[in-house]
Amino acid sequence: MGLYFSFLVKPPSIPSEHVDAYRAQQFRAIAAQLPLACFSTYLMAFIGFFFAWKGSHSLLLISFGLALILVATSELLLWWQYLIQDKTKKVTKTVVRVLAIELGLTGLLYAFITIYLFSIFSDHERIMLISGIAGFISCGGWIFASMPLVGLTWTISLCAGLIIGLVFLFGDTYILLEAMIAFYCLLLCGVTLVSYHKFLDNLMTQSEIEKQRQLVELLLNDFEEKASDWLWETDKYGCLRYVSLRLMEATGSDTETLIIRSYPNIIKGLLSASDDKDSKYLDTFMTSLGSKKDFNGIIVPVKVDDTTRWWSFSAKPLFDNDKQFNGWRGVTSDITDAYLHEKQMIRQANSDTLTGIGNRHFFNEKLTSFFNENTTNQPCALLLLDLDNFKMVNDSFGHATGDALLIEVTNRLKDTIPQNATLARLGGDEFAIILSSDLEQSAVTALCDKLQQTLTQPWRHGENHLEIHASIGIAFTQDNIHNTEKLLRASDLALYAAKDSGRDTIRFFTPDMEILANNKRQILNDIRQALTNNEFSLHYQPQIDLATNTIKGFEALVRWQHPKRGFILPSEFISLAEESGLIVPLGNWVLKQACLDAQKWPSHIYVAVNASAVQVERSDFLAEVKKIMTQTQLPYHRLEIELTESTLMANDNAALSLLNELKAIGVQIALDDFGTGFSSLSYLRTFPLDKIKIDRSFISLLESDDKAYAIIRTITQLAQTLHLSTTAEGIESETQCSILAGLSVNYGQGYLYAKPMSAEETLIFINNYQA
Ligand SMILES: Nc1nc2c(ncn2[C@@H]2O[C@H](COP(=O)(O)O[C@H]3[C@@H](O)[C@H](n4cnc5c(=O)[nH]c(N)nc54)O[C@@H]3COP(=O)(O)O)[C@@H](O)[C@H]2O)c(=O)[nH]1
Repeated sequence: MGLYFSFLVKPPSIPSEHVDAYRAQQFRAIAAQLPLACFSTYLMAFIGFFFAWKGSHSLLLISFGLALILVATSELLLWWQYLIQDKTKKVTKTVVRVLAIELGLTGLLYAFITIYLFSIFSDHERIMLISGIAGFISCGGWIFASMPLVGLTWTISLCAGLIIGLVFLFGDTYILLEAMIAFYCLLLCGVTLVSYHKFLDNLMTQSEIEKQRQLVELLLNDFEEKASDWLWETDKYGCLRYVSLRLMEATGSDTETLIIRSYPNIIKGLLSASDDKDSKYLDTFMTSLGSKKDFNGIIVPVKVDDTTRWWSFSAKPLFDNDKQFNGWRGVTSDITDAYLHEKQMIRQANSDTLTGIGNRHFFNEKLTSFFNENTTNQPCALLLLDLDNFKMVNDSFGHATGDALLIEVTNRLKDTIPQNATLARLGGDEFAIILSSDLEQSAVTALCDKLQQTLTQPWRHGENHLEIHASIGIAFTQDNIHNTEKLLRASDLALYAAKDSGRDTIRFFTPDMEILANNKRQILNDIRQALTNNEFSLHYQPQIDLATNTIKGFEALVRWQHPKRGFILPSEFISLAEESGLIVPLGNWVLKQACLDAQKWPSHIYVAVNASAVQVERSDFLAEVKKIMTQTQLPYHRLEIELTESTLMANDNAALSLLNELKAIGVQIALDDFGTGFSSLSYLRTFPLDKIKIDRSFISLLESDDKAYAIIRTITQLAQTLHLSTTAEGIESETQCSILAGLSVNYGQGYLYAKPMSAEETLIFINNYQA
């Protein structure tokens, strides 16, 4: 009760900066209702005039009537001044007091007239009068509640006037009525105060809302000024509810132009009319608007001042109290810079910097999306194209020429492939072409032939004239291939087969390639096992001095006793070991074992060991040789290293310094298979060789082919001029032996003397041969 009382008496404290504003609002809340109150006051005055006209107390009633008209008119004047003439006119405390006095006077005059009428009315009329005046009091208390001074003055003056008048005229006759009026007065005063507090609360809430609104507006203005974004709100028809400054700037239009059109139509008008792709973006935007659901980051390209800008739209639908769709509120951002930057990044991530065509990432994405979107099982073919001897171009002519060659190849491929084909560079000298039309095997073969013909057209770069050759592997999705990895693997296998069968070749994928590849994988695993399980052994083939018919040395040839497959020749596994790098540990093992075995031979017999290009390239071959020679204690001059031209070609400078160092420590160097590769005479001049091994293919033709004879004679003469010795490989007959001896070939190797034999057999062979 105490609390309630203090609530009534103690109004909420008004912040000092709002006192004037609140007073003005309180005053205007009352002033707005003054015309109504004045109307009843005029009515009351005329009732007074009516009774004056009837006869009794005429002067008094006319005076009171005139007084009522006076105060009501002055109240109307206040209403006129503050609500009609100047709504912003300052409401001072004095004005409030004047209003309170006027209403207090009105209340007293009402009380007087009421008392007077009460005295002359019949009982029936008195009841009506009391009811009417009760209505007056409560209406006033309610109407004037926003200003307690005014409201309370009204209520108290009227009630007090009534009570005093009744007591004065009728003594204690109407004591109960007077008590009721007093009680009623207190009640109304309470109601007035509660209403006043509520009114104040409302004002404060409104002020707070206004403050928040201004703050939000300030922030939004700041946001729009600084950012490239703008807020928008439409009605349910899409028409903008307001036009922001940023929107005007962004569209280059004024408010009048923008406000009459719907927002989607404004955007539509900014699309470049001819561009179908652009309208797809708009369709997505329109569909999102149609869905009446939140959407986020829908991008639409627009044209402003002849430049394309990229706008991103995010919005939420608005619903009224009846949950009916009422429009959209959203934000549009000009994301052009970020969008173009992202596009550029994507382009960079997808394109090959050297040639400008798609890279491996682009190719993978393209193929993956083909399979993901290929619901109709549309076929496609994948062509993998690899340049033959590209490494040689790089090594011999330098990387700049290699790069220029790749650009030339790209241009030639672009000019040859069908328009709807996709070209990508997968890395190095490997290109991929995805075909989605003309997928008959004959048509694809024709295209591959055309590609090879185009590439083989002579190409001149600076001083150099080069011919480009390529191997192509092809796989079709029709080969029961339904994903990127499988298609790529199939074409890779076909490419491998093409390379394997002599280069400049085309191969279509066949399932047996997969079987071969699996075998290959199996062999590779087995080689690893074989190294740890000691399944390798060495066989030796003698090299005979043709002039003296004595053993000069033995070539070490590796053999593999496979636990399941039996005896395996090196031709079946050496290239695999090279491809996988396993040739390094295998070659080191061969070298060490050969030196250990050679230690058991007479000291004038050397051992020749084959070293593959990969072994030389991927290991510190010189260090390995030195280490093994130290471990086995075999003198350096009893070791001969056989290298092929491809080893020299692949390593060039590195090979030259290696050979110089081997030579420096006393190791002999032989060039193997001479005549089969490039047979570049410059190698004979550049590299510090000791021996040339004339390839078996020439020896086997020696008796039947004059050209083979001429070649051997030329090689021998050349070797003699360069102070190199010669070994003929693959001598199988006495005739070959005597012809070669006649041509002054120094040494001979072949089945005529012995097939490769085990280490034990070699010892017996040495003993028997000498014997
Ligand atoms: N990097 C290494 N390569 C090696 C090693 N061991 C062998 N090889 C190379 O493997 C290729 C095949 O060798 P292989 O099957 O041992 O054949 C050799 C001889 O058996 C064969 N030969 C010798 N004389 C005759 C003959 O009169 N007729 C005939 N049909 N074949 C004959 O020639 C091969 C030796 O050739 P080459 O090395 O060129 O002297 C072969 O290329 C080996 O080099 C190894 O440990 N590491």
